[in-house]
Amino acid sequence: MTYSVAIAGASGYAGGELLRLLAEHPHFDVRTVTAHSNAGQPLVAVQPHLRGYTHLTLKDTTVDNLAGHDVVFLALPHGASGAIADQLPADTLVVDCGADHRLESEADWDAFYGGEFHGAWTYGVPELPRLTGTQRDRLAKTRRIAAPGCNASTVALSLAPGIRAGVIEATDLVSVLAVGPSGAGKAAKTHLLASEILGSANPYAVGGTHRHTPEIEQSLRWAGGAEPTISFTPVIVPMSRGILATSTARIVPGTSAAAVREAWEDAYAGETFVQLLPEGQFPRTADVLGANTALIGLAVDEHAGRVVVVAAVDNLVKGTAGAAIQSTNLALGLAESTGLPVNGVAP
Ligand SMILES: NC(=O)C1=CN([C@@H]2O[C@H](COP(=O)(O)OP(=O)(O)OC[C@H]3O[C@@H](n4cnc5c(N)ncnc54)[C@H](OP(=O)(O)O)[C@@H]3O)[C@@H](O)[C@H]2O)C=CC1
Ligand SMILES: CC(=O)N[C@@H](CCC(=O)OP(=O)(O)O)C(=O)O
Repeated sequence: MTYSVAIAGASGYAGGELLRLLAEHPHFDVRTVTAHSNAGQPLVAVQPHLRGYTHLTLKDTTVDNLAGHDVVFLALPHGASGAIADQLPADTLVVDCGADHRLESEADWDAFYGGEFHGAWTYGVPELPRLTGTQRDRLAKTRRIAAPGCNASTVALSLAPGIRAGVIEATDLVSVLAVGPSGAGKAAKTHLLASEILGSANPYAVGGTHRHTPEIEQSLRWAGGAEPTISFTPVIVPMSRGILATSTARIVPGTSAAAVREAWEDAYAGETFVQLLPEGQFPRTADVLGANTALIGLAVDEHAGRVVVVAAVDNLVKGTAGAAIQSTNLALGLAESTGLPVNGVAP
């Protein structure tokens, strides 16, 4: 079976990564690619690394151009996909890589994004531990998928197992991330000029203002945290891709170190794309570049009474395009790992 695919925002980083991964997928045929300022250009003029797509030209991002495909991926700036998605047929599988359909709470949307609220779709992180049912089962029944924010899914995967198992306190969570600038997209931003970020580590959205805060807390509520509260600080570092998230949480008093580790082991046993490393080992971003893999290392800091979880993810693969395709596979009843790389690119 071959599914026809349209990608909106194909000239951007997320759209480009969708195209790179879909080229290796046996069941998808990318027929339409759209853009905004680059509409009218040959795709390879804008994405010169994607030589397999010399036959495609970027069209305008309109409902007419996107309708008529089995699957539509929207890789557009926040606020641009909601209105388009509203007009696509109900039986089309639509996957939004932006934030427009991630949050269940309109108050959170208003506080962190603003503009029209379009309501939440099924969140595209299959491995996310939930108190009731599984995220995987929810994805298998949907025609509307909200791919995650890359920082948000990395942190949620880091902490949800401990909350699900009741071994950490959900009200005292801290996460600091080293992130690559490709997370911010291709559009020029002065604070992301090479002259600003090369040779420097730059914190941003400090003090609870980052828009992924409610997205993380939403995922942790699904895992059973009654009032999850996270202090979350990203730091841009000079690597084009990658996220290294260090998250810590207070261990519920009386819980053994073995029971803490067991929570993560149980959550991710048998998972292909989320792997807990053996005790004493911690991931590097270099280990997951190009892979749809989240690697997690865990230590119990007995002195501080906290668990320390270190997670590495490629923001454009497991953080966006890979998660989107993995979720799409589930929604179409395909094997979940079809077309997705578990191995990274090194050095
Ligand atoms: N980069 C990442 O690591 C991640 C990105 N995402 C999300 O994916 C989405 C795309 O991000 P990313 O690829 O990084 O961004 P880019 O800036 O790299 O790409 C944006 C794309 O949207 C198009 N576009 C810009 N403005 C408009 C508009 N007004 N209407 C329609 N299309 C428009 C651009 O077209 P043109 O080039 O022709 O102007 C381009 O194709 C965002 O919502 C982002 O938050 C999610 C997780 C991680
Ligand atoms: C470096 C940088 O700016 N990174 C982005 C991550 C983008 C992402 O994960 O996703 P969404 O924009 O789709 O939410 C940020 O922190 O906002």
